[in-house]
Amino acid sequence: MPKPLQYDLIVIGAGPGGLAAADTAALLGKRVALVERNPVVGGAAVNTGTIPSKTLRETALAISGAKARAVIGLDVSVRRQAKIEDLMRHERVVKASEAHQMRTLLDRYGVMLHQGTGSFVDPHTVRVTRPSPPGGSFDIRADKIVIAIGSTPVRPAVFPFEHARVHDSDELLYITSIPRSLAVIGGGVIGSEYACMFAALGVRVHLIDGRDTLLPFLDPDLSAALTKAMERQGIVFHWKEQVERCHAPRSGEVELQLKSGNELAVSNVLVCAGRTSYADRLDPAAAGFGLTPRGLIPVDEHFRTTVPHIYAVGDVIGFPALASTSYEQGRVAACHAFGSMAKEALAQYLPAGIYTIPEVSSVGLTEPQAKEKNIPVVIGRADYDQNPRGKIIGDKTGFLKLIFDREEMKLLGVHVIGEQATELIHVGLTAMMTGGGANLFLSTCFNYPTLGDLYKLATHDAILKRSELMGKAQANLSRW
Ligand SMILES: Cc1cc2nc3c(=O)[nH]c(=O)nc-3n(C[C@H](O)[C@H](O)[C@H](O)COP(=O)(O)OP(=O)(O)OC[C@H]3O[C@@H](n4cnc5c(N)ncnc54)[C@H](O)[C@@H]3O)c2cc1C
Ligand SMILES: NC(=O)c1ccc[n+]([C@@H]2O[C@H](COP(=O)([O-])OP(=O)(O)OC[C@H]3O[C@@H](n4cnc5c(N)ncnc54)[C@H](O)[C@@H]3O)[C@@H](O)[C@H]2O)c1
Repeated sequence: MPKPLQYDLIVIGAGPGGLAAADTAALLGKRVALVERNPVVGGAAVNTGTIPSKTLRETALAISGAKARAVIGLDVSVRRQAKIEDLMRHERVVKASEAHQMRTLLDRYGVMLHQGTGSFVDPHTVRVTRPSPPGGSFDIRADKIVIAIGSTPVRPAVFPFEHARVHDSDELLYITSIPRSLAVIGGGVIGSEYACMFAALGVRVHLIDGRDTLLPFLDPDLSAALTKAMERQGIVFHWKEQVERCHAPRSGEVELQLKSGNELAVSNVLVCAGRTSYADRLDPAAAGFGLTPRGLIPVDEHFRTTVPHIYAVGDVIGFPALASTSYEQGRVAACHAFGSMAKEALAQYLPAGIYTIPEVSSVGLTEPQAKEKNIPVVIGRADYDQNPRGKIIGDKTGFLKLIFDREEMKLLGVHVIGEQATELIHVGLTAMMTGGGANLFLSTCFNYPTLGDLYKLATHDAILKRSELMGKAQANLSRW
């Protein structure tokens, strides 16, 4: 084998975590190699997960005519005539454009992309096995290494994934017709998002989950409102259920036998039962670090593994396993590896954005979490239909819920359900990042009419509730 090429940094995996680490190190003037087994960069975020699912959601909303129905009360949906190509066209365009843009940036930053599967030879050497043809392998070496190999869908043994109408979330992107009916297994984030998207297309959707609550990490008001909204869309929930048998004949309906004894017959099955990482395939023992029992890579607050020059970021280290946080982790790891203070830590508050219909977003403490911590709080709530912009867009169910600490009126949590929730959250997130609260919202002039103005309305609500809770005089005297 020829002498290995030497770099300052090798990154394995070109998803959000790996791209951010590579770009950041290159901006710091380092020689960077990025190893990616796929012919395109972007990882699950661009090619199979985040961007495809969000693009499909937007297309489904357009096809369903949901916005027009809310505003003019007329059904202008084209869903009955919609074909699979109509659903997929925009998704193909958006993801190709994103992958191209990321690839162009790598070239601009001078990152050397090696296509192939990376694995450790020793703590400083990575073997790149090229896809065949032409096949073969070569070694590269670096002072520092970042692992960002991501995750893939869990495939419970009960489901025959070789069947053309039994899918995981990767295969879903290659369906050849819009399902007549769909059983979604797993009501986590992926399952809930896809259940909403297909329901919007007019597909009869069953959502089956082993738990008894939708997205139990959300503030209960949001989880309950989302459950109701999904039921209104026609989604049928099957809680505390599991699929015991899945019979998928070549033609005809797929039959599911549930733990309760209930049976379901549907045209398609989508399994969204979590994700897993294959870090063992990197040969971690050759690098000198171990894995958790779940196959994840343990890291410290700088995203360093137990081998100090090797870092790991993104899904391969587990929670929160988001594109948003993976990007940030990649930046922090690269800065730490090369002693840059540009980004020393992950932000204190990490938002969650869930692209169900309606959208949900959340940051900071939920009401039960504040109670658990014995923090006296006051809640401010403003409904979209109390706000002129909310009325204009016809969102009758959305709301913003703010959680303030009762004494100082500092903002502790923000929870939104409704159109643009994942954008609206950023006002509250920024307030929390700067330690702001009620005063900030009272003194800010928001555009009119906007959903942003809901922050002021919810703050007024909190102030009124606080007066009721504390007694008017005391509330006016205390400072916030
Ligand atoms: C359907 C779906 C929807 C999602 N929606 C959202 C969302 O709305 N918002 C959000 O923030 N997150 C979302 N996520 C999560 C997000 O996609 C992931 O958290 C994110 O992509 C993880 O980034 P990563 O860099 O860790 O890994 P990945 O994006 O998985 O990238 C890993 C890369 O490493 C490559 N690779 C693996 N092994 C090797 C190897 N040995 N050698 C070389 N290359 C290798 C892979 O080919 C891949 O390109 C969603 C995920 C899914 C599946
Ligand atoms: N908008 C977003 O931020 C977003 C969107 C999609 C995915 N993601 C990320 O992708 C990852 C994976 O998402 P996911 O939804 O696949 O996993 P998840 O772990 O969030 O949810 C899996 C769900 O499936 C259920 N389940 C598991 N096995 C089951 C079975 N055999 N029968 C019935 N129910 C079963 C679980 O109870 C759980 O509710 C998450 O880490 C998430 O953060 C994020």
